Amino acid sequence: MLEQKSVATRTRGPVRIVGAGLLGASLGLALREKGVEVILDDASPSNLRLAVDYGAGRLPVEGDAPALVIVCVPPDVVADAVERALLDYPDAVVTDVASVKLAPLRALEARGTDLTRYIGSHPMAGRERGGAISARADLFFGRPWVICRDEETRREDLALIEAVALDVGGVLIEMTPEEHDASVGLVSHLPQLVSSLLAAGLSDAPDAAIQLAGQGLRDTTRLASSAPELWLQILAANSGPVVEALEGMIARLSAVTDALRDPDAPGARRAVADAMAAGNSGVARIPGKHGQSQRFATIVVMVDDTPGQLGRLLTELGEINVNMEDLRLEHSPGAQIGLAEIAVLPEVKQRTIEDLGARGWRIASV
Ligand SMILES: NC(=O)c1ccc[n+]([C@@H]2O[C@H](COP(=O)([O-])OP(=O)(O)OC[C@H]3O[C@@H](n4cnc5c(N)ncnc54)[C@H](O)[C@@H]3O)[C@@H](O)[C@H]2O)c1
Ligand SMILES: O=C(O)C(=O)C[C@]1(C(=O)O)C=C[C@@H](O)C=C1
Repeated sequence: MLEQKSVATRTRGPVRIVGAGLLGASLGLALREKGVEVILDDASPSNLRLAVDYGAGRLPVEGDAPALVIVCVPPDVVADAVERALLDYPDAVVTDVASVKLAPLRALEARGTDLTRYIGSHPMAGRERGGAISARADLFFGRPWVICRDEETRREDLALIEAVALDVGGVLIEMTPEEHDASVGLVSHLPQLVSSLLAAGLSDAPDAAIQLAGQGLRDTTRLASSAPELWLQILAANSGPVVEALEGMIARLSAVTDALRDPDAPGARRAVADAMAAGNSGVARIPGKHGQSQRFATIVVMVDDTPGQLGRLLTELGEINVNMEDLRLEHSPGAQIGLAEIAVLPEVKQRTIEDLGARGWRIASV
């Protein structure tokens, strides 16, 4: 296992998590690892039992007195769950992790709820699959965690939420709900839509085209597997910023489409090159290595498509005393070679490449 520097747990429990799906169960797992007492709740008894079975926390009991309630339910029902938690636990601080921040806040304000103990937040960490079955304790590691405090927020209440975010490996960022929603419209909600719409064009594409799919298509369509039900709620609750982001996208698409209608027209090639170059500058601004975990280094090893080769690679990693943190396999139908993308701690990367090379393994890329 990865050796972790022992940092004292900051979170003061018990922590009650409402909504034991992907986010709730991931938080539960991460906090349990830190020794925090976690109480889970969910509208679905079956989802709740599943998250308990995975070790994300325990069932609620009469007399529970959480210090913090974290609401991890779909956006449409966030205001209800926050209001319930504020009423049920008058001594607890309440936060939520919804992907939109202004709509739940406005809904709560419209009800006249006293929001002194409520502080909205949003970890920028997730997956395209929901439910406790997809939960991961390391989901939040190295990811931004936005906190929307206001002038009424008490320092000690804020500290409770910051402690959780830091204990699970998050990076704290303060924003107003408006700044948050405008930002995620551009960096999260637009990418989701673009990925979905790109993949939608594959539904009735010829099989001959689909079987040629390479890594480029896989990289750009991962998000297209996301749950429509959840995203419908997110997009509708942030429609203003999303429409603005879509309009920018439509303008860029139109400029390239027009240029490619007649690529030899004066200025046409330049229009396409400018659009691609703008993409280069945009992607260079994304913090961390694009699409990769900031925690691990990756090495891509070529594996012959014969029985036992992958097993041999894993055994030999053990023999050279390298702990593999993650593994992704890529295999094209008909090809004689598979690619094993292994994640290792950055400090052992160079030694791993050298030792594997000495044992005859071919490294495809690093
Ligand atoms: N999926 C992501 O990548 C991601 C990332 C960051 C934040 N979020 C936000 O986290 C929240 C949860 O998303 P998720 O991906 O974990 O969804 P999920 O579908 O995996 O889990 C949601 C859980 O909430 C439960 N639930 C629904 N209504 C409830 C209610 N009224 N009371 C109690 N439980 C209820 C469901 O039974 C389910 O178990 C959403 O607000 C979402 O915007 C999601
Ligand atoms: O990586 C993914 O699969 C996500 O969906 C994560 C992602 C994102 O856009 O980064 C999606 C929505 C959440 O509100 C936060 C995080």
